[in-house]
Amino acid sequence: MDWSTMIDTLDDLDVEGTTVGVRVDVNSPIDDESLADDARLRAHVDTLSELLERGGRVAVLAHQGRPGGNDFVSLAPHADRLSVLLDRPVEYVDATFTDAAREAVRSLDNGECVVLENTRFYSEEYMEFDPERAARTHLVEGLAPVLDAYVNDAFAAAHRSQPSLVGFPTVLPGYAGRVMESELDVLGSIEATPEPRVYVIGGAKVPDSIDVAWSVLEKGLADHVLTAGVVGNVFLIADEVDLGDSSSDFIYNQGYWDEIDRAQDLLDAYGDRIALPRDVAVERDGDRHEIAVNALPPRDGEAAMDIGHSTLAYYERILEDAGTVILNGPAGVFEDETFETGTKELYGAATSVPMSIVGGGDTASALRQLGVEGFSHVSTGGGAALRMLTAEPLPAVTALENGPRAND
Ligand SMILES: Nc1ncnc2c1ncn2[C@@H]1O[C@H](COP(=O)(O)OP(=O)(O)OP(=O)(O)O)[C@@H](O)[C@H]1O
Ligand SMILES: O=C(O)[C@H](O)COP(=O)(O)O
Repeated sequence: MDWSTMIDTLDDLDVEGTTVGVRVDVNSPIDDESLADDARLRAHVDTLSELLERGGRVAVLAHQGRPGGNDFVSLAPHADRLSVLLDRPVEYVDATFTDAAREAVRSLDNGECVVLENTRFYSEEYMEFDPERAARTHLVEGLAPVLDAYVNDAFAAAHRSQPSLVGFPTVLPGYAGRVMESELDVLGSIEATPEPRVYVIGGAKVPDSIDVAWSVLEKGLADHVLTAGVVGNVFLIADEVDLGDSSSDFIYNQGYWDEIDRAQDLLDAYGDRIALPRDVAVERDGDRHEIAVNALPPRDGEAAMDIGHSTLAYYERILEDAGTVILNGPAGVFEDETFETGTKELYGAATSVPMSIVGGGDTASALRQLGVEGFSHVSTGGGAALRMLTAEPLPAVTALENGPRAND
């Protein structure tokens, strides 16, 4: 898809004196009501600084957490942090679409910024609507009248069809922010990336990973799918390898037992393009111990916590010939130094592929911790990136495409 002809960007926006609602994704880990990590805020600094330096009046819209969660908190700490990152005062207003919110937005001067309250404090924002209906929600009807334009920079939330993402661009001229633009540039043209194309699916979100594998194999996007992490363990069990009780119980307790059947179906349909671990690492006598798959099961109480070196050599050989590699989810329990090897080495090898794309915010922060750098693109999105990597449309992007444009 050449999205650039269908969506306007900040280059098309006459910013000076314009009041812009900017949807960002600053959904962050929270520790005792404070921000535990500001990576997602830093990602939006370019977009926000540009708008402010060009004389825009900026109202920031964002969600934080989900109702009921410990991270479902106000955006006050986000506003404080943005003020430091943008090096200018950023006012926080504890309202999103009431008179108080409208008044705060109306009184902005050129180059001034306000952060409105967590959009999900308002119940309709946690529902999925089609864009026309989303445009008739209280949030959009209440706030849109004081905005001249809408910028969506929240790529990481673009797979949600929620009012702040699809409602505003239905009634206001919509623009992609700089984060959205760079994500669409890379992930929106996945079909145009060099082949052979290798997908590495690791981590613990087994149903999502199997969905991705189905989709990319069915569409012919993937020449190889390399499995690792809990996903690799599920595929090994589907291939009738006895991983022992500890790993099986873990998969069962996560509610992923049915995924074994899906993995089996996938192996039946596309087995020639799916690579399975050849060895796994367990903890034995306090150390890392690697066991070849044909020597399994492990001893009682031992669980497969990482891929081993024989698997790494096998996967690295496939990566040597790859044109593009797309990775999501760690290869093992990287949080434990004993089991970080698989993730560190596999992701490290992937940086030598001409086009290397990492999907998933948590994976990205794990890699930063492990000191693995040098990818062509590290996406800010988890679920949104996965959806795009299967060449599926994102509702918030479609809403920008279909909504009014300033020159219509
Ligand atoms: N063999 C394994 N056994 C148990 N847990 C594992 C294993 N391999 C990986 N994990 C765990 O998987 C978790 C990460 O998986 P997940 O799918 O959530 O990846 P993620 O990087 O958070 O994805 P995203 O960035 O898309 O949110 C880590 O906490 C890691 O310890
Ligand atoms: O963290 C994310 O993936 C995005 O902010 C979307 O959050 P959600 O999964 O709660 O909609």
